Amino acid sequence: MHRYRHQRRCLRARIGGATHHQDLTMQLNVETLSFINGGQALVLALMLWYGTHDGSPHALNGLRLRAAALLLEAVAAFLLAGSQWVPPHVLLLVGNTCNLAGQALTVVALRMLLKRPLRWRTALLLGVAGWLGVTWLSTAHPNYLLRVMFGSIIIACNTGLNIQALWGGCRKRETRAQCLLLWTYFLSIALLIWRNGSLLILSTPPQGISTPSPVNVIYVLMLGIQPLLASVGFLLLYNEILQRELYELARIDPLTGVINRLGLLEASQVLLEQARAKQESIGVLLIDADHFKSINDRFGHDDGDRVLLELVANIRCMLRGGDMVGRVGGEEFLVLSPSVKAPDLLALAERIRSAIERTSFHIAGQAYALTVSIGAAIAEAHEPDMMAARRRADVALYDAKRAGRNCVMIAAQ
Ligand SMILES: Nc1nc2c(ncn2[C@@H]2O[C@H](COP(=O)(O)OP(=O)(O)OP(=O)(O)O)[C@@H](O)[C@H]2O)c(=O)[nH]1
Repeated sequence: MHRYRHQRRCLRARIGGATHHQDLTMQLNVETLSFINGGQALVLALMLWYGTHDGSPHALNGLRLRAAALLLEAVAAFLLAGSQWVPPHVLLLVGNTCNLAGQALTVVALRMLLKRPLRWRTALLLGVAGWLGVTWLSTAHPNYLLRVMFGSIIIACNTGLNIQALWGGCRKRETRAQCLLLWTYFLSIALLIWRNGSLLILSTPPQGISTPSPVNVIYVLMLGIQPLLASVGFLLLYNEILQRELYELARIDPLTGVINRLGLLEASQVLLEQARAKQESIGVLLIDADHFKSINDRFGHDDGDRVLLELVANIRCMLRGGDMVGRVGGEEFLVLSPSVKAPDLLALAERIRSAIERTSFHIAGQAYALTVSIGAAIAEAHEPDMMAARRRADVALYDAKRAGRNCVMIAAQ
């Protein structure tokens, strides 16, 4: 019992002591940690490459580039792990080439995912400058401390490029993934400052990354955590991009690029809430192309599609800033115009009708005149939704068609 208490006292003393901290880090060696880091980077690269196959090209290519960067980082880490067997100049030159190329690829990959300017020339320039500087400081003018400082400046510049790309999105609180990545890169900068500061302060700093020293061990340990965090950030970002694309796909009409029924339904709810707050009404226009079937029959469906595109462009030109247009059917479009009363709505409808009447639609090299019929209605702020106003506009449109087409009819309230 007495021996047991004595052992516990000794253990507590060792844990509390500064020497224990050193012992612990010395037990972990740089080679073993690098081997683990290399394996982890390899697994992450395979996961990013094979685990993702949907989405737009910019999202997929961005992830593939990041996977390639991880592969390069894995090569560098495995070289360091085998430093006993690898000649020092191979370790330095090949290892640094892989690390610098990996960083440059990551800069481009992140910007590709975020749809920001790629800055690939800057990344390439930093990579070349970094490689030349590190090579010079290890062969012509060997100086480990200067080499670490120079390498850190290059890493900080690449990290700065990543932070700059992420900053806007994170400030607007657009995405959690961007915030996670931003914090990962801040951590990376903090690690660089700590490493350089420690090397400057130490009376006998290590003379190489493989030298057994607590600074090296902690640095390599933290170096392994960063790709993990960054890869989780990249995957979350990819997921957010996919979700956004699916959201838009469900609400945007693929032919004309305007919102579809679902988009209109959601937009109309928002507009109605705003209208209630201001006690204003919303104008509803139902626009239908006249005799559109004859265009398809004469020129074919593809030319008919082109006419629909031109028709939408013409309607859009006539709208004010807050107005919205969506496609509700084949050649039928709905315009929502907030804060208008019946006379203004009629004037808007008439402007759209006459603009389309005056437009020459170009089909198969020929100019073709197209007209539209428009049904107008006013949705009052007290109405529970836009459905009743939409029905009134539908009846008015039917009246316009019956009145001979190419005219505007407004529904009675
Ligand atoms: N090219 C093309 N045509 C479409 C599309 N959607 C619907 N249409 C066509 O639009 C035409 C609508 O025909 P109808 O409903 O008879 O209407 P209309 O010929 O315009 O006659 P009125 O509305 O009575 O003036 C049909 O020929 C549909 O095939 C589309 O996305 N592209």
